[in-house]
Amino acid sequence: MEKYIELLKRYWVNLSLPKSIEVIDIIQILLIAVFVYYVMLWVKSTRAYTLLKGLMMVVVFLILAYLLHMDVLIWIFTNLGVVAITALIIIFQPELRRALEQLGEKNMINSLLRFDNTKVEEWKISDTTINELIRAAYDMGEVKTGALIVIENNVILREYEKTGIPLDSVLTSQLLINIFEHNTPLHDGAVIVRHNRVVAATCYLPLSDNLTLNKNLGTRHRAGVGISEVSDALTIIVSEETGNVSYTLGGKIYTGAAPNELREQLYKLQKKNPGDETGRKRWRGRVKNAEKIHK
Ligand SMILES: Nc1ncnc2c1ncn2[C@@H]1O[C@H](COP(=O)(O)OP(=O)(O)OP(=O)(O)O)[C@@H](O)[C@H]1O
Repeated sequence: MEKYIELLKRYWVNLSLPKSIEVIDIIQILLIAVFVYYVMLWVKSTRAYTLLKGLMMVVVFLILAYLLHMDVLIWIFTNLGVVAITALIIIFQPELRRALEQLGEKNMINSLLRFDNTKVEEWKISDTTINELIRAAYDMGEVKTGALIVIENNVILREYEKTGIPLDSVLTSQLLINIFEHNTPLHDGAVIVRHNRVVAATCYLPLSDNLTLNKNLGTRHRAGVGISEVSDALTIIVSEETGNVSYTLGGKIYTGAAPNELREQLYKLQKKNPGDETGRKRWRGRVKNAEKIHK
């Protein structure tokens, strides 16, 4: 133990402020801070977030291995480093390309100087959108119209959106019902919802290869599970065969969901806290209100 304390002390002594700080140093610090901020935003809005949590575990394990002098393990990890970095670049190639494209598109000054929280509010889906989604899903269920509706959360689904036809329309139940109407040009595939808008229809989603899924579930349900395995989106599925409404989240499928159960999940997407007293009262009020609308 004393050895580690001695090591820390030596490290601490070596840490000292530079004798003089030039303007260029401050500029460099600011640039690094902006860079780290954007990398963190990127990580949060892509699949990299889940991977980062796994990487943290590996780093903790490596520190332990270093402290306990597990030399063979350290040697293996050091030699695998270059391969691992190459693998990461290949896995995240679409996200990295998109990040660089965004860098070119972005008005950096505007986004840096945005001090109000309007963006955060815009980001959430509204109560009206939730009511419209519930109404559309259960109305389509009644007449057995198949539907697949992906509601984006933190992970941006741009690469899946690109596989479909762009719409960018305000979400209403009538629009969704119209999109999924049989034998219409937009009815095939999935709809992607961002904020309160339907951004694209006929999108192609990755199919899940989870072998434990019920064999009676076809590709619509598998696509719903698939997108929930690679993102934090909530996906509503209406079965054309049974009229049942299901949803997928975090790689799991919840079949035959009741309207209130689905509504509860959608409220969670809004990131409002229903745990506190006022929140709970408001939530109950909203459920009653929504039940009236659905009737
Ligand atoms: N990868 C995919 N991405 C998006 N939509 C898909 C995908 N695969 C299938 N679909 C949609 O699912 C429809 C086929 O559904 P299928 O009958 O195979 O599934 P299911 O899970 O049995 O659903 P249902 O109970 O509605 O019949 C396709 O017409 C298409 O609209």
